[in-house]
Amino acid sequence: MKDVQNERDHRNIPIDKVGIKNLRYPIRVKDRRDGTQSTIASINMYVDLPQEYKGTHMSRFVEMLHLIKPEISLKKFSVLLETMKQNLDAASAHIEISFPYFIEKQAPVSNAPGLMDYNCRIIGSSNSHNEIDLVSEVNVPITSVCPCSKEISDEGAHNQRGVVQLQTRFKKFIWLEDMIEMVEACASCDVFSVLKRVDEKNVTERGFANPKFVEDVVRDIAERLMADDNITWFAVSAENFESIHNHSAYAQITRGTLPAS
Ligand SMILES: Nc1nc2c(ncn2[C@@H]2O[C@H](COP(=O)(O)OP(=O)(O)OP(=O)(O)O)[C@@H](O)[C@H]2O)c(=O)[nH]1
Repeated sequence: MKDVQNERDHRNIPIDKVGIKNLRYPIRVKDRRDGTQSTIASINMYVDLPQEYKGTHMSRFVEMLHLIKPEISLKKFSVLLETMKQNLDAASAHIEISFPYFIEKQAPVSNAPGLMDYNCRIIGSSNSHNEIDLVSEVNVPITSVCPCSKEISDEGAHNQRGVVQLQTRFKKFIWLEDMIEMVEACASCDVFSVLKRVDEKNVTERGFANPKFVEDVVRDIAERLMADDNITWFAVSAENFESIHNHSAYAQITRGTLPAS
């Protein structure tokens, strides 16, 4: 059978990233409480392609994924990246695995349990020097109460749901749960899936007692991360879906050392 992918390309243009995108796949992720949890990921896998080749071998990406029967641990990630480079004759490899991660969270007063879902992502790359770069990302919904509105209004203050995206590079493994809890501690109040009336009173008053701009949220998170020796790099953003505007308020801070490319 003719192998078109292996034919020579004459345009002399290497490709930076080629591969598969948005492959839905069941995975198991390390879970701080239960050991592992099953979820469904959307996976992107890319390699570079030298200028002389017409195409990459798309089927091999899925074959490799199937072989490691993915339990998404940092160790497996490194193995997969190296395997991608070997099997596809590539100098660099890149994987992004996005998935909803579920954490059981109890309501603050009634202790009613519920499952919160957090969109998470692990991004991994291996460059031509076989250096592995891993980034862990959590997207955490929060409540924010506006400090300005509280100060100037005779009654109430506008408040809204926002989302904090935190990406970290680190020296030793960090739990997604630890990143999520740290972000939640820096919000006006955190968000729950189950709230009874006693809880609703609690989160309303807690948020009102703890007003924050998006700037306050990203600064409070940055302060904690900058004091943490384990974190070598981070990017944190906060987006508030303003209840008094039809647009968002947004702030972002990036700090730390990027790995050499
Ligand atoms: N490179 C490339 N492949 C594509 C594209 N569209 C579809 N294909 C894939 O072509 C694949 C088959 O090619 P290969 O992966 O090289 O399959 P193969 O040659 O039988 O397998 P190997 O012997 O392992 O190389 C299928 O998985 C299709 O998904 C495209 O735009 N570019």
